[in-house]
Amino acid sequence: MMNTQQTVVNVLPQRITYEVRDLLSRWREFYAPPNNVDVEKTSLTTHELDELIDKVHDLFREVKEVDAVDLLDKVIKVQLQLHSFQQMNRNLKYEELVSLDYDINILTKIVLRHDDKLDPAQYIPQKHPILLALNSELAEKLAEQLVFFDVYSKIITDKQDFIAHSHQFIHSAIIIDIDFDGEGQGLALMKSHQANVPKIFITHKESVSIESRLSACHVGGSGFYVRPTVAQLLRSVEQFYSSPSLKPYKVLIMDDSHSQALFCEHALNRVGMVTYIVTEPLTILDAMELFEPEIIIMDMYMPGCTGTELASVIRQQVAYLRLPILFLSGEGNKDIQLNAMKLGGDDFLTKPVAPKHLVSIVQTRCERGRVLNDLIIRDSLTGLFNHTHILDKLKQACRHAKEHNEDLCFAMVDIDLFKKVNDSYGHTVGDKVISTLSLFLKQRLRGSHSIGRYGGEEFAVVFPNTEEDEALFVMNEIREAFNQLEHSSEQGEFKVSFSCGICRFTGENEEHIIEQADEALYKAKHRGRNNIQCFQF
Ligand SMILES: Nc1nc2c(ncn2[C@@H]2O[C@H](COP(=O)(O)OP(=O)(O)OP(=O)(O)O)[C@@H](O)[C@H]2O)c(=O)[nH]1
Repeated sequence: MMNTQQTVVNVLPQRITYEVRDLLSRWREFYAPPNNVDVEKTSLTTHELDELIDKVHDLFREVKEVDAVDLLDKVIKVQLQLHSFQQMNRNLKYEELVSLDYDINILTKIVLRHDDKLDPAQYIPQKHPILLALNSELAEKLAEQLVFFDVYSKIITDKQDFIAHSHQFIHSAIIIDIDFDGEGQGLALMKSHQANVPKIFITHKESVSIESRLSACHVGGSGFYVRPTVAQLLRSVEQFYSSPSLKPYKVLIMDDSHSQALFCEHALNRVGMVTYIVTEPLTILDAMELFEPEIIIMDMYMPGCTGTELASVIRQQVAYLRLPILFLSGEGNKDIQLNAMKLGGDDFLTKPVAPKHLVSIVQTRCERGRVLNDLIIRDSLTGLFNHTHILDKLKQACRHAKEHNEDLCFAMVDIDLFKKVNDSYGHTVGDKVISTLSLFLKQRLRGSHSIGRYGGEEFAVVFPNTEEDEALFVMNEIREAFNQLEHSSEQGEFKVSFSCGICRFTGENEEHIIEQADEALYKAKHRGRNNIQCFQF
């Protein structure tokens, strides 16, 4: 729980960095991440588990005191995992340890952004490999291209190799030929495969029977490709990494009664939701801006104003028109309840409410909210933010950078000679190049960066809290790797490059930074394309 009256802390206090550093170093003593998939299973002793729980609990207490919602989400996630391990009262499985390792690394990464004394390289979370049970030529080609997306894969040579790997080591997905290692053997192997991971089937034959397709569905196949190209399989991989985010729902609780607010908070925290309590109605707009809730639970009667009045004020802001507001009150009068709904509420729950009921309504509302929100803010071809939303993100980032005196960079990316791609290989292939670049950007940029499709073959990236050198370095790495990627078409394979213009924020409004990034992009095109220019002030 955080309170709006608390000071906003941009830079995490040093003690949090120490706590995280300490947690990480203890964790590393208990568990070393594998450099490759061929490692032995391991476990944690009860004593080690208890120690980690204590450390994370201390960290939780510290983080709760400051405005670091992002970090708090991650701490809670680690805490929930550790508690569930404790309750299991058995040796942990390898994949459980890897999963905990992943969450601890994510948590650490957030802190590292604020602390340049640690070397992030050694803590980059490992992605689990994709098992490739395909004929060797396709597997090698795919594995080679996956590297450019930062995705690790393991080529499986035969049935025994598959059994050994799939049983022993955690993997994020499987791409398998239905006839891998013998007619129908790929399908048969999947029948006995227990892990609940996405499975993509392919066949190298000209056509496939409906029976095979049905069998693939039966064993949990999430895709079926007939003689796929490498590019098609690359795109199928996207879904493994861009599955609906597991980010916890963010619930703002507006209640002048602290004990009532705590009751809600407890119920919601237990199922992994992140909460933010506001007890002073007049501070709610500040709290909303800071916390960016996905739903508000609102009391009806508070000192100074009623819940319905507050809901009306919230609804006056266009940005909050879609935000669900759930009234929770002892008010039993149906007319008053209906009036509250008319004035901006989405649901009305009467106290006392069962925690299960509250959780279920909040979950449903948030779930639907995310689906609707995605439709509104995302581009349908690429899944990136659309033009309007990336501009909103830039605007927000400029405001934030100004208020907190932080660095900010903005990059405009434009595919080179794209007209030629369309003219030579067709519009559909052109569209595929656009989606491949968007996947590339998503895979290689950090969660804190906002990526949007700015126009047809133009993209924009907002780099909060990033210096120009770093933005340039990251974009250059992406540019070089993207230029090595092979795209396929009926006429054969081809490569594409992009140019990019970067501008750092100097305190002016977002229109300036866009203009200047665009100018830098223009310069990059003039310097022969396939290069990046920073705006020279
Ligand atoms: N396939 C496809 N093409 C698009 C899309 N949006 C824009 N385009 C095409 O992208 C091409 C952009 O061409 P230009 O702006 O002339 O630039 P260019 O050929 O990329 O050359 P430079 O930018 O100078 O390197 C046009 O032919 C547009 O029709 C899209 O969504 N899909």
